[in-house]
Amino acid sequence: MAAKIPATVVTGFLGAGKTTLIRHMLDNANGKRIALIINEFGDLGVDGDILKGCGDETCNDDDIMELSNGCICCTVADEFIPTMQKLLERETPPDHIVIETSGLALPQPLVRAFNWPEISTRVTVDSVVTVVDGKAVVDGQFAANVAAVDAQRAQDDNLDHETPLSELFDDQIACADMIVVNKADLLTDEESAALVTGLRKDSRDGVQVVKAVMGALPADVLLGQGMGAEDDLGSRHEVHHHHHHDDDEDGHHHDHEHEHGHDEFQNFVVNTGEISDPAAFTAKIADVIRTHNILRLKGFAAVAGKPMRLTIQAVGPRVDSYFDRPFAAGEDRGTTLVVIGQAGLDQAAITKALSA
Ligand SMILES: Nc1nc2c(ncn2[C@@H]2O[C@H](COP(=O)(O)OP(=O)(O)OP(=O)(O)O)[C@@H](O)[C@H]2O)c(=O)[nH]1
Repeated sequence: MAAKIPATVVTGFLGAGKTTLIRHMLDNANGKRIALIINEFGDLGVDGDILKGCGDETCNDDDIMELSNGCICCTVADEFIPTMQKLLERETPPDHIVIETSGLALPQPLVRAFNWPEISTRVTVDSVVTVVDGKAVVDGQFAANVAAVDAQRAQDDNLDHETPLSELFDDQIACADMIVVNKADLLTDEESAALVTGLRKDSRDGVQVVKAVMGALPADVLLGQGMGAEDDLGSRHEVHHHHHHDDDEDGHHHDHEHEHGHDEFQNFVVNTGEISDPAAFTAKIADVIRTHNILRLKGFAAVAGKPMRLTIQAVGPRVDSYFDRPFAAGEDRGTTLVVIGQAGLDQAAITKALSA
C-alpha cells in the first residue's frame, strides 16, 4: 500500500471565513497540489468562482470540484464519492484534498464516507477543521449574517429549518478536530481568550483552538504540510516561524515556507526506537496530545517484528495510523515524530512521554 492522500474537511457557517482561509492555504501550499471540493449549497457557485478567479498557479481550475446539489451529507453516494474517485483516478492525484462544506450539513456522514472501500484504501481523513466567526459568537449570533444563513437553509429541502443556529453551532464544535477562531482582529484580547477557553470546554478532549485573522495559519498547522516531508524528517531541526513577507512585482503577497509570520507556533522532532504495540502507542499519542495541548503530530514508527513502516498522523483527538510501505534494506528502523503546537510546548516532557 502507498501513502494515503490526506483529506481535510473545513466547515463553519456562511461568512465565518472558510473561503478566506482556503485562499491563504493555497497561497502557502509549499508547492503541494491541493484539490478542493466545495459544497456550494445552491448559492450560485460564488466560492468556486472566487477561488478559480484568483489567477494563481496554485489554484488550478481543474483542482476545484464543486458539489452543487445541496446538502453534502445527503449526496454522498451520488456526488461526493464519484467526485473523489475522479480525483483519485487522475494521472497525478493531488497531494492533499480539502473539502469545504457549509456549516449547515453535519460533517459526520461525510467523514463516514471515507470508510467506503473505494475511498478508504487511498484517502485518510486528516482532520475536521471548524472555522468560527469569533466576532459573531461573541455577539451571541454565531454567524455574521443570520438572515443569509437562514436563506441558505431555506434553499435545501433536506435541511431541518427549525433547529436554532446555536444547536448547529454546537454540532460544528462537536465534530471539530481543530477549531479556528477567525476574525480575531475584531475581538479584544479578553474576548478572544474567553472564547478560546469556552470552546475548549465545549469541544472534545484534545481539540485545540487557534486564533486567526483572515484565516492566516501556517500550512503545517492547518494541513501538516511541510512538517512531515519524508526526506527531511530524519534530518530536521527545530524551525521557528519568523516574521517575513515579500511582494512580487505585481504586488502579490507571498508567505514562504517557514516564514509565515506566526511566532506563536513551534515545532520539534522526537526520535525514538522501535515500538512494540501500535494500538498502545497511538493511545499514548492521544494522551500526550491531550495533556500537552499539541496541535498536530505526524511521522513514522517502526514496530518490532513488522517489516512495514507505520505512518502516524494526529490532529487533536484524531489519531490515524496505517502501514504504508516496507522498510528498505538497511534503512534505519526508528520512530520519528514531528510535533507542532502553539509556542510554549514542554518539549522535554513530550519527548520523554513519547519515548517511554
Ligand atoms: N475582519 C475580518 N474579516 C474577515 C476575516 N476573515 C474573513 N473575513 C471577511 O468575512 C467575509 C466572509 O469571509 P468568507 O471567507 O467568504 O467566508 P465563508 O465562510 O467562506 O463564507 P461562505 O463561503 O460564503 O460560506 C469576507 O468579507 C471576508 O473578507 C477576519 O479574520 N477578519
